[in-house]
Amino acid sequence: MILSADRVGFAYRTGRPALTDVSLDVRAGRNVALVGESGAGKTTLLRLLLGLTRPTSGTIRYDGNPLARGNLRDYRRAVQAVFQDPYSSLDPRQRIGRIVAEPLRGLGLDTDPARVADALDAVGLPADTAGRYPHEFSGGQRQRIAIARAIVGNPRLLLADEPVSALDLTTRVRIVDLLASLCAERDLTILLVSHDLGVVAELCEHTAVLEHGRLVEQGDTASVLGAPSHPYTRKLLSSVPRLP
Ligand SMILES: Nc1ncnc2c1ncn2[C@@H]1O[C@H](COP(=O)(O)OP(=O)(O)OP(=O)(O)O)[C@@H](O)[C@H]1O
Repeated sequence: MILSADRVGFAYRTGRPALTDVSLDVRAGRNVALVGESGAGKTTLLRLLLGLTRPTSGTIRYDGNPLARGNLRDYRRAVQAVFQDPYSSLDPRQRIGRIVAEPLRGLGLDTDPARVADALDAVGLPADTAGRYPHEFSGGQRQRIAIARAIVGNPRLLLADEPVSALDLTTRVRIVDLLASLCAERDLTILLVSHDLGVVAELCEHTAVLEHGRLVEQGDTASVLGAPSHPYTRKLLSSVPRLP
């Protein structure tokens, strides 16, 4: 088990609780999808799993141990994130080489340019990318840069919040293929938040369904999407636009 949420609850200062009694395990080699309507609490759960926010109740565990000052360093190295918008997630004033090396600097690791070059190569970008600036790249290329930054320290787990939803269809397919090959080649596991059930089916073995901050269903993706047992999951599936 890499990361787990055990009966986690979270409430913002106002409104009803954003998460109630959420238990979810992420095991090595078994990608997990988190699906649910807008406002269901997906981003909130991701922020808790990233350690950006602390749960109001329950426990987040890394390698079986509750997150605590003593083990945060291993955890920070092992768990990286990619977000939806590749335009706002890269600092426009910094060269790509510096952007990609950022997690290494943050962790006090060696920022050897060879490691940056290796990460850029792994996401299919040429080595000269390092000397250029974000505005010189398309949305899909920027998302590759964001992924290079996430994998440069060889993490075990990638938390990806709608990583392809800002991209056009062809680019989307390419980035999904890239994520799938990184999982296969680098012992990487993904926890994916996505509205796109096609992407979920492509990348994730396990699917968890959130409704109003509660997990209403989880299990093998094929079972959850193929024969959903909860009415909310059926509703989610029926709202997917079908191709003619
Ligand atoms: N900073 C905040 N302060 C107060 N309430 C918040 C805050 N952020 C989110 N919420 C509320 O918490 C609930 C869960 O929001 P969250 O963003 O986690 O949902 P989501 O499933 O990620 O939605 P989306 O798919 O639209 O991103 C919503 O009711 C939202 O209004």
